[in-house]
Amino acid sequence: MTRIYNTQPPGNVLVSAEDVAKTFPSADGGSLDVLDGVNLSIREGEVVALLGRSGSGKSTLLRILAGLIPPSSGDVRYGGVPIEEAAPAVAMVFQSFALMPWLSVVENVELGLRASGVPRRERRRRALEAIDQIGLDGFEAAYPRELSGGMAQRVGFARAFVQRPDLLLMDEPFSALDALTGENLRSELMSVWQERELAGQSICIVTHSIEEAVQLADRVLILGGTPGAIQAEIPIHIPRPRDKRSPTFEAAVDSLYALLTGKSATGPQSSMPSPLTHPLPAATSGGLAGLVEIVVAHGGQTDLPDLADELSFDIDDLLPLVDAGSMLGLLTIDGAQVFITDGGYAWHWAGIQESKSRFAELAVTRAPLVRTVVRALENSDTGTLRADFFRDLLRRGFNERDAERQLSLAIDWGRYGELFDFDADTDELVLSEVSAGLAGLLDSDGEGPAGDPGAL
Ligand SMILES: Nc1ncnc2c1ncn2[C@@H]1O[C@H](COP(=O)(O)OP(=O)(O)OP(=O)(O)O)[C@@H](O)[C@H]1O
Repeated sequence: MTRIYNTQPPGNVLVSAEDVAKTFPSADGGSLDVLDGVNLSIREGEVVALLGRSGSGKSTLLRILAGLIPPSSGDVRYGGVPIEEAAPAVAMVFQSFALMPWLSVVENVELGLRASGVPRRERRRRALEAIDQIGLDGFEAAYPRELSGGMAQRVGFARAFVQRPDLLLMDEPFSALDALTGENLRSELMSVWQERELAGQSICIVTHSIEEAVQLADRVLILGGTPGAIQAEIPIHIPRPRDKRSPTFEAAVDSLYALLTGKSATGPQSSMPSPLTHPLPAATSGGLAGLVEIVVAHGGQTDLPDLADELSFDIDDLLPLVDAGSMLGLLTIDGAQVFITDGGYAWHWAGIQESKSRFAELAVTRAPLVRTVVRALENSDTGTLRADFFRDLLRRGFNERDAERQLSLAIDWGRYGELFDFDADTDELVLSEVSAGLAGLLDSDGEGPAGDPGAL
């Protein structure tokens, strides 16, 4: 694990995870290792952000910390007591609000208290207090369908606050809201939390937004790798309220960007890359062309956080595009800076047909799944194969949804490079004429991460 600064926050350890692993059954009947070797602790009164890319296991880890699901192995303790023996005082806030549609606002807020046997009058008093605290007064009798997303999430917060938890666990609570509403609610949450800080309450928030992590957290833990583990721990020593335009805020954002891009799952690295170890980043050929265009327009070099800001993207939008560019050798990354390579310029300036054939060549040599598909089609008598053939292979390393996503990305890349097509009527992948001309590349070792075609 990378520890950028080594400062232990004050306060007693409230919850700790030691060597935690989690494995789920995978779609093909095998197993999917989602977390392995996770070690962390959350202290009284601190705000910890769990930052990572989509699928890195953030929500799974949060659910383990909440005691909602058990780890496959490892030890989770709450106040030093194993979680299965402890009664953790935790409350959760979900991205989807998770309100009961048939209950009014106040009834939704009271729900958790009812389950823990708090008497009726006390329940109502505490619920009204929490509703007031989060700016919902006047809406006590409203039903969820009458509320905007921002108001619905306020109910989510009130329902959590009312339980007076020691630990508030939040799973991307702002990501279903529009940017302005999210921003507003985020700062209100922090002012409410600061008022309650003396009570020693802790927050653990899952996010894929770097800015959100820097805005909220005392410590940011980066979850990454396959299976996921904590790869870095970065304390954020910026006084609150935090100003996004301050140099210290920007420096923290920059260093997190550098860490996340530096830990890209793609790019020229380990030996024996295969479609399972080097998945296609979630970027379409069109999106990638757009990114290259923008970086060229910035003089061939740009700062990723600035670019994300400029485009109103967050990390989940931007990084897969950067990863795809880096996998294909069109871009390189140094810290938080992204640069166009010579190959990137050549692709950008080429005419349509030439840019397609350059893309085809790069995809076959550097993108393991594209290479595997072309190679398999080349080896089929008819140049066609059922898509299920690839789905079955992909399910060995991905769950159902991610396997399908990988296949559609490969189809998008293959179609753009005119390597192969997909016939939805027959559910078959069909080799194009062009890829026959790339047969030589398949026989060589290639230059990029797809050096070894590595069957799935
Ligand atoms: N109950 C489950 N059964 C099988 N697989 C699961 C289960 N829960 C999660 N997974 C898989 O575990 C992996 C990690 O999922 P998780 O939701 O924890 O990631 P995440 O980092 O929170 O992603 P996102 O940001 O997209 O929500 C994914 O591949 C997911 O499909």
